[in-house]
Amino acid sequence: MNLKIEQTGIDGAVVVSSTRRGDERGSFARWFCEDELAAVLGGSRIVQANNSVTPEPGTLRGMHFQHAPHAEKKLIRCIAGRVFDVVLDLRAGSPTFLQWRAVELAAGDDRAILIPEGCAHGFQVLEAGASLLYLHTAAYAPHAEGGVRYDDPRAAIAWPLPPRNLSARDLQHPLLGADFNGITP
Ligand SMILES: Cc1cn([C@H]2C[C@H](O)[C@@H](COP(=O)(O)OP(=O)(O)O[C@H]3O[C@H](C)C(=O)[C@H](O)[C@H]3O)O2)c(=O)[nH]c1=O
Repeated sequence: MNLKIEQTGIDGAVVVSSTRRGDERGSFARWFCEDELAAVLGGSRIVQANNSVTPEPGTLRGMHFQHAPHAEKKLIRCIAGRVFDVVLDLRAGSPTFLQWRAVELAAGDDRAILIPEGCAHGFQVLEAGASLLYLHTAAYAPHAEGGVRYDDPRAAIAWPLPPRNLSARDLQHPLLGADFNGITP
């Protein structure tokens, strides 16, 4: 196996670590394998790949998700810089509903986080010049996009740096009402 899967404590959210093999020319690592990840992909297939570049430390993107029937898994990897990457469980009835987990992803660490459907994703830049590679199992559907505000008290995400440079859209996500009991992906 080239890919190792570690649980995060949120069902379906896992860290995928690659084995990097070196030789006199340099090194090689596998970053994705449909067969090796079949247990966590559950038949979902990658249909889009995206990249975001975020130069300044403290900058925060998120928390984003897509509503059904456009719910998606995302496999996210940091290919430059270092980020604090967060998965937030929004699934109705989930034992970890409204819980979040964070992993640090950095260029060269050969790790990625898999965000399952029904969970929101966001990150904060820890080192200048962050670049992320996203593999998506559903096409971009702007009309189906949902968001949770980075400072929503019901999520209470502990961002390591003072958040800055948020997009107008990310600043305007509605707070989760007391009656919010989750989404069905
Ligand atoms: C996702 C997407 C976006 N766009 C356009 C829409 C905006 O004009 C611009 C940036 O989009 P947005 O502000 O939604 O992107 P981010 O806030 O960086 O969101 C990204 O980072 C957060 C943390 C995520 O989890 C999202 O999946 C990921 O897309 O690209 C497209 O044209 N195609 C696309 O597939």
